[in-house]
Parts: sequence; structure tokens; C-alpha cells
Amino acid sequence: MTQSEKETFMRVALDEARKGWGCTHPQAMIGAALVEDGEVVVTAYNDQPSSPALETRLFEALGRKPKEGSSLFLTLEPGPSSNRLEAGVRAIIESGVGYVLIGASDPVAEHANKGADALKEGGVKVERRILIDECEDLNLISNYWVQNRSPIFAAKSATTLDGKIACRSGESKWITGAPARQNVMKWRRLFPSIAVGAGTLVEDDPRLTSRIEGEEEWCGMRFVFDGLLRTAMERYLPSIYTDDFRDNTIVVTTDAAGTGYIRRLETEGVNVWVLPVENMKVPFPVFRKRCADVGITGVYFEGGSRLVSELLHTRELDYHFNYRAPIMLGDDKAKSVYRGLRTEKLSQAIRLEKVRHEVFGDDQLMRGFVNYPARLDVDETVFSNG
Ligand SMILES: NC(=O)C1=CN([C@@H]2O[C@H](COP(=O)(O)OP(=O)(O)OC[C@H]3O[C@@H](n4cnc5c(N)ncnc54)[C@H](OP(=O)(O)O)[C@@H]3O)[C@@H](O)[C@H]2O)C=CC1
Ligand SMILES: Nc1c(N[C@@H]2O[C@H](COP(=O)(O)O)[C@@H](O)[C@H]2O)[nH]c(=O)[nH]c1=O
Repeated sequence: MTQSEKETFMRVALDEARKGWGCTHPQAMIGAALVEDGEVVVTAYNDQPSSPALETRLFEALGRKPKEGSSLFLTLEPGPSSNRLEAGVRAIIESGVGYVLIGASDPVAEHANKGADALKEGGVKVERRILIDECEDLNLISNYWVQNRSPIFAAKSATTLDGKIACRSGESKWITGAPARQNVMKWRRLFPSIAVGAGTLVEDDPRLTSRIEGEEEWCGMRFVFDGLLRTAMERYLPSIYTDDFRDNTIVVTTDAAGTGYIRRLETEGVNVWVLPVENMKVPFPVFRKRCADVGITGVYFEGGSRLVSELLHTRELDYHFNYRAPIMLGDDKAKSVYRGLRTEKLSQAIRLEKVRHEVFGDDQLMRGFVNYPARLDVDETVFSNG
């Protein structure tokens, strides 16, 4: 089989894996494709967290022994992190498949290659790292979860060429075009939760649901960061406190918030997390721990500027999605997405790693893991007057 054929079949397995988009947390999305005589004869994917081993289901679906010379493509090694080390490996060896091609290894360093080694011991030929980057990228949420036992904190921003997210007047709809905004809907469907700051809620009154053509509107958990519950002081409450998904809304506040406002929200059916105060700001590490405790494996922060800047200042942002539209405001008073650092030297710049680029209409998406420099200096004056 040529390298290009191997990649073609691994793409089939990847497409299969993506059918489980957003449905497998905290487990990984996994896809498999069995190839006989140059043709894919059966595929399988994980559609829920507690599915039996994918390999077992694939051979059951085939309903017979694979032909001699067949090859099995797996986007993820059958390892302990996906609970397939025993059942998955056994199913493959018992099936008699002689050749297994793997995309990503088990994401936990001490488990990597355990499945591949067990297959080799069982007499199966194994080849690894086929489309490894795509296969690892597919599971950026579950990989982070099993590696760190923590949710991944990702921020999304939609900026102009000069890094602005709103005009000086506050107008921000829309900077990016419809195709880029549709792609945001896809990520909203993947992440188990979305978060915004009180400023964004008041300015935009967003819905924060995933709306994909041909699919039912979907709503993950929706967090609002609001230290003093100013969003509950309005005469008319924001939509996400009153809509049909309001029991998925959680307002994250501090113990400085008025209990009357907490009661008002709870009466509406909205949940409130009161976290201990630290400089009147919601402490991200405490929020992270609380998310981990309730099994939330990822948070997609959709701004605004102040909330995501604070995440960056405190080194709590793990991943960044930046959609960039081909427009310029050229106005110093327009709102920049990230503010508040004193970056005197380029060596103090924050870099993205494992960067991926995609194009949506006229807009570009650049995304990657956030890598912090040894030293970050915060300009304390930036947010002191709002
Ligand atoms: N183009 C884009 O991608 C996007 C653009 N926007 C635009 O951004 C603007 C809103 O941004 P901005 O005004 O900066 O407001 P934010 O949405 O960032 O909200 C900031 C507020 O969140 C509250 N908060 C609670 N906990 C924290 C914490 N730990 N750290 C920081 N803030 C916390 C604070 O309220 P308090 O001080 O009361 O506690 C703070 O004032 C709007 O114009 C919106 O349209 C927004 C999202 C995306
Ligand atoms: N302005 C802007 C974005 N803004 C974000 O989208 C939110 C609106 O969500 P919803 O009400 O669910 O459609 C808004 O509050 C803000 O967080 N997003 C983008 O992809 N591109 C854009 O140009």
C-alpha cells in the first residue's frame, strides 16, 4: 500500500470519527475503517462516552472473519486512556487481521505504544503515525483532559486585520463573515461549555447556542462571569437567563454579589456558582477545579476583551482560536482583543504552538496551544478604570 493510499484510508477513519463530534466527552472521538482488496468494507466510530470497544463493534458489524491480507485503520491506538487496551487489542487479535495502521498514540505519555506493543506481541504488524497531526488535533479536548485532569480553556476571537473586536462605539456585528461564523457553530457544538464576560452579555445579549443548518439548535453549558451580578440588576434579564435553555446557564460570581440577585436568577431557573473572592475577580483556578469536579472537559471563552485578557494575564488560557477578517479599523480607540500586558521585548511575546490554519470565505482561522514566555508583565493601569 502506498503512503497516499494509507492517508486516504485514514481520512475515511477520521471522517468516521467526526460523526461523534461533541457526543463522546470525556472520551475521545475514534474512527476505524477495515480495508480488504483496496476497498473499505466496514467502518465504526464512537458515538457516546461509554461505547463498547470500537474494534469489537467493527468486527460484529462485519459479521464474518476479515479476509486474509486485510488492513485495519484506527485514528487512535487502543490504549488505557480510551479503555480499549484489553478489549480492543483482544478483538483485533481474535479477528485475525494481520495489519493495523494507527494515527495517534495513547495521549498519556506512560501509556503510549502499549496497545501497539500488545498487538505486535499477538503477531499483528503495526504501523503508527499515519496522519498523526490530524488524528491528535481531532481530540484536543479529551487529550488535554487525560493529560492534565483539567478542562482545556480555549478563547475564540473574531478580529479585524488590526486585532480589533469592536468599533469605539461598541459595534461588533459582524466582523467575520457567515462561513467563519458557521465554523464557530461547529466548535460550539464540540465544546461542552461556552463562557462570556458580563460586558459581552450586556452589550450583545447573545444566544450562545450552536445553530447548524439541518440540525436542531444545541446548547451546551453557558457560563457568565459576573463578579457582582450586574447582569441580574437589569429590568429585563438577558436572553440566556430566560430562554428555553436557561437551566444550562451558570452565572459565575463572587461572594461579594448580593444574595437578592442570586435569588432572582435561581427563581428564573438559572444556576449560580459563588466562588471565593480574590481581588473582586472570579479566580480562574477555582473555576477550573469546579469544572473538573463536575466533569466539564472544556470551556470555549467567547470574550469579551476583558475576560480573555485576564485569562491570558493569569496564564490560564490554554488554546486560542483567532478568526481574522480582511477589514481594518485603524482606530486606537477601537477595542483590541487582548490588552493589559507590558511586552517590552519580543522574547516576552506569547506564541501559539501546533498551529493550524483554515480559510472560511474571505476570513482566516489561526488556532493553536498557548505557550507563555518565562516573564509576563501586567500593566495594572489598563483595567483599573474599566
Ligand atoms: N469580535 C469578537 O470576537 C467578540 C467581541 N466582543 C465584544 O467585546 C465587548 C465586551 O468586552 P468587555 O467590555 O471587555 O467585557 P467582557 O465580556 O470581557 O466582560 C468583562 C466583565 O466580566 C466580569 N468578570 C467576572 N469575572 C471576571 C474575571 N475573572 N476576569 C475578568 N472579568 C471578569 C467583570 O465584570 P465585573 O467587573 O462587574 O465583575 C468584567 O467587567 C463587546 O463590545 C462585544 O461586542 C465580545 C466577544 C467576542
Ligand atoms: N462579533 C463577532 C462575534 N461575536 C461573538 O458572537 C456572540 C453572538 O453569539 P450568538 O448570539 O449566539 O450568535 C457575541 O456575543 C460574541 O461573543 N463572533 C464572530 O464569530 N464574529 C464576529 O464578528
